[in-house]
Parts: sequence; C-alpha cells; structure tokens
Amino acid sequence: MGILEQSQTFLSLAMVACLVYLFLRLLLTWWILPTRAYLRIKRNGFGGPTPSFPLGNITEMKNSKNVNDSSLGLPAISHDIHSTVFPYFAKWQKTHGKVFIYWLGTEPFLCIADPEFLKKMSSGVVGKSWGKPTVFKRDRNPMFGSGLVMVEGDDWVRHRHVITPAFSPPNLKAMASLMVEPATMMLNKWETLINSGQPEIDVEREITTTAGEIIARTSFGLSNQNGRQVYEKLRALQITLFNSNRYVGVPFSKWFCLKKYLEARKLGKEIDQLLLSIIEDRKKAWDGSPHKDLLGLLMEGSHLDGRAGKSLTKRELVDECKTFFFGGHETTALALTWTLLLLALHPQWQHQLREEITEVIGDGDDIDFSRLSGLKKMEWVMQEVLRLYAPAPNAQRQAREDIKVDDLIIPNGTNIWIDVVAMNHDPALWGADVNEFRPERFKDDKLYGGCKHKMGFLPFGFGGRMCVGRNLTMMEYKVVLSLMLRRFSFSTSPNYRHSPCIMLSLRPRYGLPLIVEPL
Ligand code: HEM
Repeated sequence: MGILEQSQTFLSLAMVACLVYLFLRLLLTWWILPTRAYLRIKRNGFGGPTPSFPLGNITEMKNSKNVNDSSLGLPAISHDIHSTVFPYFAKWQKTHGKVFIYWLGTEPFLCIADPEFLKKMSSGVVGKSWGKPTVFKRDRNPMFGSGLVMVEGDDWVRHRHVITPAFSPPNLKAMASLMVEPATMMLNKWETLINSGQPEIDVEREITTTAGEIIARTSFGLSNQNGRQVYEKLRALQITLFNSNRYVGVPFSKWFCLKKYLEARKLGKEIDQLLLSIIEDRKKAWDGSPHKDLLGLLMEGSHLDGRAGKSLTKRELVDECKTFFFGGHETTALALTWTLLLLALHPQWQHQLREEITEVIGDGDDIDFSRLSGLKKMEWVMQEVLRLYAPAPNAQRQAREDIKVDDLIIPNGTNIWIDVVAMNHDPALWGADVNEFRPERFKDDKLYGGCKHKMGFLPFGFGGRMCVGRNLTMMEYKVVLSLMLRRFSFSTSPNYRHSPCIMLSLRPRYGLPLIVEPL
C-alpha cells in the first residue's frame, strides 16, 4: 500500500471513529443518562404521562386546550386559571397526583404542587447546593449568562454576597426617585390620549415599556447613549427569544430556529460590548462616589480589583445587569398590569386604595418615599394579585446531590419544576373562596394570607434562592400604582379578552385594554 492510500485509509478510520464517538456521546446525553435518571426517580413510585422520543411530552403539552381562552368578553372572566395556563399539568395532576414526572424533550422533570413534599425536600438543602436545570441554562444563556439566577455553588454565594447589600433599604430609597420620571411620562401620555378622544388604553403594553425603562435606569443608568442602546437591544433580544417556537430539551432544537438563534447571539454580543463600555467608562471616571444604580453599587461592592472570593469580574457584572433587566422588568410590569384588571373589576378596592394613598402620602405631586411602608392595604392587594396571577408561575431547581424525602430518594441530577399556579389555586390550601379576589385575607397574615401551609405561597420563590429584587419590586409597585391611582380611574373595556397565558411569565395573551378616566 502506498503512502497516499495509507493516509486515506487512516483518514477514513479517523472519520468513522469520530462519528462513532459522536453517536455514542449523543446516545449517552440524550438517551442513556436521562433514562437512567428517569428510572431512578420512577423507582420511588412516581407516576406521570408516557413520554416519546425525542419530544418527551411536548406534543401533548402543545396540543392541550386552553379551556378558558375566551373571546366572549367580560362575563367569562374567571380567576380559576390553573387549567387555563397549564392545562396539561392540571390534567396530569388529576391522574397522577400532586407530584409526578413529565418530560421536556429528553429531560425528565419532577413536577411538584404539594407544599408538604416541597418542605421535606428542601429542608436539608441550602441555597448553594441547589442547581438550575442545565437545559434551561443553555436555552436562556443570552438572557442571564452567569448572572445570579443561573450560577450555582460557591459562585452563587459570591454573587449573592456582593448583590444583596445593593438592595438594602437606603439604596432602594435612592432608587425610588429614578422611578417617578418614567411613570409620570407614561401618565402624561395617557392624559394626551384621553384628551384626544381615546380613553381605551392597552395598559399592559404601556406599563411593560415603562417598567423596562425603570429597570434600565435602576440597573445600569440611561443617562448616556450607551445605556439607552443597551435598553433597546435588551428589549429586541427578549422579543427575538420569545417569538420563536422553541422546543426546550429536544435534541438539535436550536437548529430548527437557527436564524433566531444567530440573531439572539449577535444581539447578546452587542449588549455585552455596550455594557462593558459603560463599566470601563465608569471605572475611568471613578472618584469614590458610586452611581446610585445597581451597577454602581455592585462596582463599589466589587472594587473591580479581582479580590478572589469577594468580587465580581467585569464579565459577571455584565451578566448581572442583564439578569436584573430580564428578571425584574416583566415580572413587576405584570404585577401592576394584573392589579389594574382586578381593581377595574373591583372598584371598591380602587376607592379604598385611593383613600389610603391620600391618608398616608397625601395627594400632592411629590411622593415622600419614607412613607410608602404605610400603604398596608396596597400590600394586601399586591399579595392577592401575586397569588391569583403569579407573574413567576413556577420555580425551577436541579438536584446536585441525592435528596431524601421520607423513604424516597430524589436522585442527584433530577430536574424539579414547582407549579406555583397550582398551589395558589388549590382549595385544599386556601379554602372554598380560593378563586375570589379577597385582599383582606392578607390583613392578619401578611405573608401567607391564611394559606394552610407555609410553603403553599411562594410568589418570590423559597429558601436561600428567594428573589433578591422583591423589595425593589414592592417599592416600584407602590410608587407607580400611587401615581396612577392619584390621577386616573380604571374600568373594564368590552374589548378585553381574558386569556392568561405563559410566555415565561404569566401574561394577558391579548394585552389589557382598559377605559382610563382622569379624576
Ligand atoms: C413581581 C416581581 C417579581 C417576581 C414575582 C419575582 C419572582 C422571582 C422568583 C419566583 C424567583 C426564583 C426564586 C427561587 O428559585 O426560589 C426570583 C429570583 C430572582 N429574582 Fe425576582 N421576581 C420579581 C422581581 C425581581 C426584580 C425587580 C429583580 C431585580 C432587579 C429580580 C431579580 C431576581 C434575581 C437576581 C433572582 C435570582 C436569585 C437567586 O437565585 O439567588 N426579581 N424572582
């Protein structure tokens, strides 16, 4: 055999070896490991719908009927939404109970809507020992990168250690003033629209834009051109990622929407560059007095000197800015949006809140931020809205060790999906009036609203990984709602179609048109 033939044979063998290796790896990743994990979980006796390869239960999920998708207008409004937003979970729960296994592509998930099981499962696991499902990390990388939502272990401890002080009450108070201008601009625009004969306003779209502007100001500032560009590109990234019909967990699914994927990657890189340039500019201009936004506070907390174990790198700061934007903007906007729907449906509560605002913070143009904590009824309303229409409809985890629950073992690597909406609408936890809007249930029990189990109401998650931005949200909610209720009253529009749906968060599928009238 000549040298040429020998090298050709060698190349062919090498190619075959590569293909065999690739095939075995894929088999291992998509079939053997998940099946092994599944069998280990199933050994505990959990049931669940039968999966198929490679979609798991996705086909059934996509084909499930949204039973309340009403085009019937107002009479059809029901707050009993679990079977509307998660029809497949509602169905599987009836057959398999409140803890069962379902599959996203080749990834098995343990779905939990039983607070006692959740309590037992999480009691021995500290924040740093929880993982986040790898399959979501890949999917959401352009949004969160290695930000707090996704990091694990000692990295999570380090991030949380630097980030938590930025959300301290004095820092939040300084941020409150950044919220007033965008909210007032939105309200001025509403007044102009009403004066020009358009009293019906899609408040969801308006509030989402304003909340985006607020979170951008509070996260990294919008005072220079780069800040504004980051904000615009972050919004474009969000639309790009969530307009694609994704098949999370399905092998090669990324390639089905390659164009969107490449677009998101390009936007992601541009955003990173802009944020890096903001960080560099601030570093150069550093005079010891930090900007009062979150990035400024994190840079101060990090000193950017690379002290191991105590600081965040520039790359990590970039990811945290993106995390605040994506974690904090839509959730808060949706809390406000659903509040306006419920207040429009319950004018007596609208009236009560307006009275409270006048009593506690007065009815001038300014807001004394130190008085916001006196808005107690507004807090009950917020809690009740988060219960009926949880903007974060689930919490997710991945076990990083075997977890014992009584005689059962949740094996290392198990993906966990906590069905918050199911628990919030469970009559066994809340009583027969579970689907009624009754903010007063939080009067004597401001944290749990009389829920029969302390793990049954988790609007901001649980344990060490509970939402770091919850006090910022509470402040924004009070500032923006006070400004709105001082100037306008809200009533329902016949054009509203009640169809809550999940697009990462829980949102009104067709927006929220309301009739807005100046007071
Ligand atoms: C109504 C508004 C909000 C809701 C309903 C909400 C809900 C949640 C939930 C359910 C979690 C997961 C907790 C867990 O896994 O146990 C979470 C985590 C998180 N949230 Fe929020 N959130 C809101 C607003 C915000 C805001 C305004 C920010 C930041 C500016 C923020 C930043 C974060 C971060 C960084 C995490 C990750 C915490 C960690 O893993 O240590 N959130 N949030």
